[in-house]
Order: sequence, then structure tokens, then C-alpha cells
Amino acid sequence: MTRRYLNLLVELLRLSWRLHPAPTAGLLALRVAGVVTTPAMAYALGVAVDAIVRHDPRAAAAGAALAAGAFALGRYLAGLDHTLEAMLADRIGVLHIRRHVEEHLARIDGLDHLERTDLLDRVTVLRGAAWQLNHAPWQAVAAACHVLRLGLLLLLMATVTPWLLLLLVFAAVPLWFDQRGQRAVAAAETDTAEAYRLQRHLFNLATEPAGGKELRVSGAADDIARRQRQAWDEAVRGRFRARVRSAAWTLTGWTLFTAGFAAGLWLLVDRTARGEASAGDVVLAVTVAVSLRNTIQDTLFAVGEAVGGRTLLDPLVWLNDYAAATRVGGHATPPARLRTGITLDRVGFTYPGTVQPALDEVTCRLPAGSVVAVVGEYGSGKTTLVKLLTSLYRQQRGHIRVDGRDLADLDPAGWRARVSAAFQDFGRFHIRFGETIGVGDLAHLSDPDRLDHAVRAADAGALVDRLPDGLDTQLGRRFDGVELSEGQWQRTALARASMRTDPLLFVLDEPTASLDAPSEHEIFERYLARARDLAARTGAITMIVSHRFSTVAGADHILVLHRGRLVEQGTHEELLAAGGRYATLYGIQATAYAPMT
Ligand SMILES: Nc1ncnc2c1ncn2[C@@H]1O[C@H](COP(=O)(O)OP(=O)(O)OP(=O)(O)O)[C@@H](O)[C@H]1O
Repeated sequence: MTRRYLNLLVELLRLSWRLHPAPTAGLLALRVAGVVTTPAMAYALGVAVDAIVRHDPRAAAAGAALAAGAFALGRYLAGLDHTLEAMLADRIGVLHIRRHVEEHLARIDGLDHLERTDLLDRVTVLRGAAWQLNHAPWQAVAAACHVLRLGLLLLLMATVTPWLLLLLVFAAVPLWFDQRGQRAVAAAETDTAEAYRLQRHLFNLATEPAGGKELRVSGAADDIARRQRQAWDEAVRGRFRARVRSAAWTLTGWTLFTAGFAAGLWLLVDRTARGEASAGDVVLAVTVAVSLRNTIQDTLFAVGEAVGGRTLLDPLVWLNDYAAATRVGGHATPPARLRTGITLDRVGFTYPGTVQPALDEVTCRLPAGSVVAVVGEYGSGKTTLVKLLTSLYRQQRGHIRVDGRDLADLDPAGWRARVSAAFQDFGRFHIRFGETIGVGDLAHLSDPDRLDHAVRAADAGALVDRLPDGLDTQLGRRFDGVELSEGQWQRTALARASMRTDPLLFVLDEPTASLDAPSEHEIFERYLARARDLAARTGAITMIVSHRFSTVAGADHILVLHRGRLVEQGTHEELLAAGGRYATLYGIQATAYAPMT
């Protein structure tokens, strides 16, 4: 891992050199020049003071000029250094690395990385820290330069007297004290993180429209405000105590350094009085001693930052490996039209990170041109079945075959190009209304005929008429656009799924959950007609996932799932006659809705 990280740092520097040679060379030159400015200043000051003592004004002026020049150059270089590093971090980190991450993410097949929080966390870290990743190699360069500067400073001190090297200890120990204090603050932040998160959560709950509405109606707003205050007090108190402790550590450290520094000064003055050192030596040693602490601190900081970047290596390597692994897939083209249909043969699937199979031993045949309904209670595996059929996940057990050919042999992108789907957790794209539908078939994003067809299929014509700029209306309040209701967003998802005109599989996963009953009925009538039309043209299978049994009664084939198993299948009449699970659940729903109809 360490070797891989070092290689990555070198690779990032090379990338920087390749893409932006001038600023990269400039920054390297600045870092190297920074090695000599402080030692040169200390040396020149010593020379100047000795020249003054000798009454040699020319040498004194030259020494003073050199010291002033080195000092000014050091300041100037530091400013330029920050600017150049920030610029490179922006260009390489944000523009290049983040783009690399986003491209990888967009290309990754399947949903694993979007649905598993442990994977999502890695991606989030990486996206947010692209800047830091580019910061790491430059900090490694800085660390090497600081070590060289430290070596030069120590060498200069040793020329006065090797005893002064003891100052290194007095400069380093306070830093260790500082770190102790910082660790205490970090530990307090971790300890109070829960209280901090809680107060944020309560604050959001009370101020966001959705939660705020309920709290005001239930009268719990005051209680929430009190709890938020409590949690906030707890978090702040813990952190304040840790900061006080940290300040005490820092103070002790500085006291130690001051004592060491005073002893060093006394030693120098004593040696000068005895004629073993010159006044210039005193000035040189004091200048070096003062900058010693900063140099050690800079070195430790740079090493810490360079090593800290290593935590980003795991997500980056994971993302690269993951993206490469998901590119494995078949290359075969899907058939132009379905002849026999899709078969599932003992299909089993367990979500990564879980033990209970979401689907187990599912075997069935979905005939070409049929309307297939999938029913079952919450969590019975309906959406998982859809995800497998749309190639968003691959089953671990069994086979799915399209016209006899294993789905795994088909090119996943090619297969998905022949699938249309409206999911229950549909996307709310805050772009223009026409585009939010058009992305259902990118090749025809702005094709007016396609858009018109899709809008009509989803019965969204009245909605478009009410929008201020029709299809050109910007959606989403955040972008100064129109906000749609839940049902209206669902209609956009339905229209989006209707953009493709030649799908082999058309999936409606709880497509009308947010719509009122008359709209639902109307929509289903339309989609059944569309299903027949698609069946005639491409032999497409239309799959409808629903909780409402009344909607699925008209399907050609009904699959009943229960806890991931296919417990019954057949037509509505066959399943009612069988008197099993479907018949019972249908009976319960029929009774529940009876008084309303
Ligand atoms: N991304 C996921 N990671 C882990 N487990 C999951 C994930 N998605 C679903 N599950 C689990 O898999 C099982 C089947 O879920 P699925 O969403 O397929 O059910 P469903 O029948 O569509 O439910 P609903 O009617 O509520 O949409 C459930 O136990 C669920 O908790």
C-alpha cells in the first residue's frame, strides 16, 4: 500500500508536469529556493555583525543587504508558493481528479456503488477531497525541502558550538505537547460528534418545511427546540474543556522552549565574553534558534499532510478497481425483436453486505409480447427482480435468458438501450421540463415528435399546458424554476420511460403510487394499449409492479412474490381459483376498497 501510494504521488507530480509544466517547474524551483533563504539570512546577519565589530562598513553593508534580500525573498517565495499550489490543486485536483472520479462513477455499471452506504462514503470522500489528493505530493516535496533546510540550520549552529544542537530537543518537545493538545481536541470532537449531529438533525427537523409542518401541528416544536439546545450545550461544553486543556499543553511547551532558549543564550554570551565566540555567532545562533521551531513544525505538518493523503488512496484504488471490474460483461447485441421471451431459471440474489436473499430460486417464463404483473407485500423482492432484469445488478445464482441467450452474454449498455423503465423512486431532474423527459432516450432528447408522444403516453398534456413556458419551463425552485407536486414528478418519470419506441422490456415499477385513483386508472388503460402496440412491433414484455391488485387483474401473467420466493403464478382467474396467497390478498383489498367504490 505504501509503495502504491508513493507511486501515486510520483504519478500525480508527473501528471502536473505534463498538463501544466510552467507552474509545476515554478513551484518546484520555489520549494528548492526556500531551502536556503533562512540559513542564508542567519549566516549573512552573523557576517554583518562581525563586520560592524571589526569596523568594516563595506562588509557590514554587504552582509546586511544579503540578509535583507534573503528575508524578503523568503517572504515573497512563501506567498507565491501558496498561490501556485492552490492553482495547481484547482487545475489538477478539482478539474482533473474530480472529473476522473465523476467519469468513473458515471460509467460504473450497476447500482452497488450508489445503494451501499459504505461504498458511497468512499466515493463521497474522494469527490470532496480531490483537492487534498493533489496537495499530498506537493506536501511530500515540501517535507523533503524542510528536512534539507533543517539540516542546513543545524549545521550552522554546530559551527558556533555543538552544544547548541540541544536546542533541537527544546524546539521539538513543545511540538509534541502541541500535538497532545490537538489530539485531546480531536478526541473531544469525536466524543461529542453524536450530540453535535443530534442538534443539527433537530435543527433541520424544526426548520425544514416537511418536518416543521408536522412539529407545529403536533405542538412538539418547543420540546424539539429544548432538546436541540441541550445537545448543543453538551457538544460545546465538551469541546470547550478540551480546548482549555490543549491551551495548557501549548503553554507548558512554550515555557520549556523559552527555558531552553534562555540557557542557549546564556551559553553563547558566556562563550563570547570568554572570547570563544564572536558577536556575529550570537546573532547567527539566535536567528537559527528562532526559526528552528517553525522549521520543525513545517516539516511535521508537511509529513502529516503527505501521509494524510494516503487515506484517500483506498477509495481511489477501490474506485479504479471497481470501475474496471464492472466493465466486464458480454458483447452480444440484443435481438431486434423478442421471439420467445425471457426466462428465469432458479434465480437467486443477495444484496452485498446482507445475508438474507432478496430473491431465491425464482423460476418463471415471461412470454414475448405479454403483460406481466408482479405483486407481493413490502420487501418481497419485486424491485429487486426489476433491477436484475434491467441489468442494474447481476444475480449470484441461476440464469436469466433473453430468447434463450444468457443476459450475461449481452452487452449491458446495449441491453439497457432496449429497456424502458419508470421506477418507484423516480429521479427529479431539475432541468427543463422537455429535457427531463427527453433524457429517457438521449439520442432524441429534443425530438418534438418523440416528446409529444411521451407526454401523451403519460397523460401529461394538461400539465405541460399549465407550465409557464411549456416544455421549456425550468424545473426546481433552487434554479428559479417551477416546483412540481409528487404526482406531477411521477408523470415526468412515466413520460421519460415512454421516450423509447422500440424497447424489448418496458417496466413500470409502482408507476402510479403518487397519482389519484382516476388518474391511475386512466394511465393503466393507456399503458395497456401501449403494451399491446409494443408487443406487436418488437414482441416487448411489459412488466407492471404494483401493490394494488385491481390494477394487475388484466395482466396476462401474474407473479406473486413472498419473502423473495415466487410462491404463485398464473392468470388472475387461475390464481383466484387456486385460493392461495393471491386470492387471500385480493380478497382483503377488495373488501377494503369496497365502501369507496
Ligand atoms: N440496496 C439494498 N441493499 C440491501 N438490501 C436491500 C436493498 N434494496 C432492497 N433490499 C432488501 O431486499 C429485500 C427486497 O427488497 P425490494 O425492494 O426488492 O422489495 P419490494 O417488494 O420491491 O418492496 P416495496 O414494495 O417496498 O418496494 C428487502 O428485504 C429489502 O430490505
